[in-house]
Amino acid sequence: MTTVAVFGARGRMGREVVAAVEAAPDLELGAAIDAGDDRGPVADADVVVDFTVPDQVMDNLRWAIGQGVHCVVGTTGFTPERLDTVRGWLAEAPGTNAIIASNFSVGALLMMKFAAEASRFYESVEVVELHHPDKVDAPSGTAVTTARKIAAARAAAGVGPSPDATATQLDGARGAVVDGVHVHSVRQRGLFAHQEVLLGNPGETLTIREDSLSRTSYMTGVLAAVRAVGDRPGLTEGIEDLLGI
Ligand SMILES: NC(=O)C1=CN([C@@H]2O[C@H](COP(=O)(O)OP(=O)(O)OC[C@H]3O[C@@H](n4cnc5c(N)ncnc54)[C@H](OP(=O)(O)O)[C@@H]3O)[C@@H](O)[C@H]2O)C=CC1
Ligand SMILES: O=C(O)C1=N[C@H](C(=O)O)C[C@H](O)C1
Repeated sequence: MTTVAVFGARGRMGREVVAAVEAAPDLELGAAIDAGDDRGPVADADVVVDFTVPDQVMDNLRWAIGQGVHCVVGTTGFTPERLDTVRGWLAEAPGTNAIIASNFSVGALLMMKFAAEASRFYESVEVVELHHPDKVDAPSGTAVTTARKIAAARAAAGVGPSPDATATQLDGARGAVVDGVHVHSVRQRGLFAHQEVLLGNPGETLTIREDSLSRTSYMTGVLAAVRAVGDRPGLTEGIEDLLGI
């Protein structure tokens, strides 16, 4: 039996994770911690899952790794610098591991893979992410990861930047730019989590779209990471390998 703790347990994702852990026959819930709670009980868990906020997750991770608790992290905001910091903490705690993924849904992982692959064949590519208006970060972690994967695929294939003659603009009109890829964020009541990757060549376009319709879409991936994290030394970025994607 693996004992699992949850940081962010009263949040939208945390509640879903608590329910998924309680329903899994091989997992038991050790602690359900939210803002302001004593995180001490987490030290007795085998794995802690963090779905909190970008400005709190690093402190939770530093503490949990120091306690020798494996970490599965879905919270967004991980820059390359933050990932390096986590690698450093893990190096000082041999035998303690972490998996960090900006998205745990099968559809989103496939969308990112297909988008990166397709982007080698198109002059133009831009990312549009659409989320519920209660989301505190923009662009989404998934959109940032997608843009980075697209940029890496295009660089490896020798594809140049997307053409863009914009000479004057209102601030923000062309979105954020992540590794040279434009990323646009929509926040709208009624939506949950959606993303389109728009690709274009002379005379043709391709749109790759993924829709997460409920937070249950992430639970297969989260539980797979919980079960695997103890056997994956150091830091694992993304869960594609775990799901065979
Ligand atoms: N990787 C993935 O597949 C997915 C990632 N996410 C990401 O997960 C994160 C959480 O999203 P969501 O659940 O919607 O957000 P919520 O705001 O609903 O939940 C976050 C929870 O964390 C609590 N919290 C804040 N600080 C701490 C702390 N130091 N320790 C413990 N708990 C804390 C908050 O409490 P309070 O409100 O009182 O501050 C809140 O209850 C976001 O970064 C989101 O982008 C979301 C979906 C899927
Ligand atoms: O905040 C959310 O809801 C989501 N956050 C993640 C992100 O920023 O990519 C994953 C998904 O898009 C839902």
